[in-house]
Amino acid sequence: MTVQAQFPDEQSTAGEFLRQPDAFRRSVTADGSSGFPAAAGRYHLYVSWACPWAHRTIIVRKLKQLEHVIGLTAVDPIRDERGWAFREGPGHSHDAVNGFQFLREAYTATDPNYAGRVTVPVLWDTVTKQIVSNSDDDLMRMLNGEFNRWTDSPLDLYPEGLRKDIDELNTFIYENVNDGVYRAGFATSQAVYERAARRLFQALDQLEARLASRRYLFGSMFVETDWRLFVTLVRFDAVYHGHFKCNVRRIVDYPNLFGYLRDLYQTDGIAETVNFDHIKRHYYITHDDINPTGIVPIGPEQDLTGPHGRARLA
Ligand SMILES: N[C@@H](CCC(=O)N[C@@H](CS)C(=O)NCC(=O)O)C(=O)O
Repeated sequence: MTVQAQFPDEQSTAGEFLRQPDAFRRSVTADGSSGFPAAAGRYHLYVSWACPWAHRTIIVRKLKQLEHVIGLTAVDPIRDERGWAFREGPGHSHDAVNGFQFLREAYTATDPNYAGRVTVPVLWDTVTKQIVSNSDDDLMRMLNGEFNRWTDSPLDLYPEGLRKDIDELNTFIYENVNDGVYRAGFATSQAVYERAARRLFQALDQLEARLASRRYLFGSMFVETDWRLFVTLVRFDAVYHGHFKCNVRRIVDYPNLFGYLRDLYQTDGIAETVNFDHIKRHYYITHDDINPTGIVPIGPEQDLTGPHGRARLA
């Protein structure tokens, strides 16, 4: 029996999901040496509130107080075979910058031969009229470090002394958790699914232990790694547990991870970046190979605003 994969071009013969590399990886720099100088009002983010990778860039833009410097437009969470689309609706809108109907138009404007999957997030340059980058990893760093002239925020999510350790933990979390839920959810064989799901929960168990004695992953202050983990944790019980069959445990069953999730969620400005309506409708309706009926579950009941008890950890 052949099982149809959600993204057939990114499926190994063994049934593993192998994510495509990012297509555009140019950089905005404070000194302009890259050809894309940092500036206020020049760059625009195209995002989906549903997407964890896009969510990371939304969070850095928020934490670094760059909302007046870098514009943002969100796509419709429901994606059909034409890809991400700009339409009016709750939490999403038409594209006031370029008048694109589909995000694909930004990709073909940048590379007329673009043949890969069209993904969010995208940073668009309104001067040269092309995509600078669609790599959320790179975009997090750019927003953190290159626009400091336009913000009063002293926050540094990638501090010099921790970079090596941050890179290392980012890789562990990406492979086992961020992409781990997708590897479980998009697997098309029992063995591949089981391997991915087991790895995921082993990693969550390790992170649970790490967070027993530290408020954040690296101690008393959060860094980019915390927000990279957050975007998966906040979606976990609502979509990955059911839709992606990551159901050994829920995040609410982990005392430290759940307190940590609440703590991050209650950080100034963050709750308004979490849109459960978009998150749930996107996954359950768009991945029609996994959920052919498109029915969106009504649960879970989840209170992220309750006490987190984490301030006692230095
Ligand atoms: N660029 C991201 C991946 C971004 C990504 O895969 N976004 C998804 C949404 S969560 C997407 O846009 N998918 C479009 C599609 O599958 O057609 C990375 O660094 O891994």
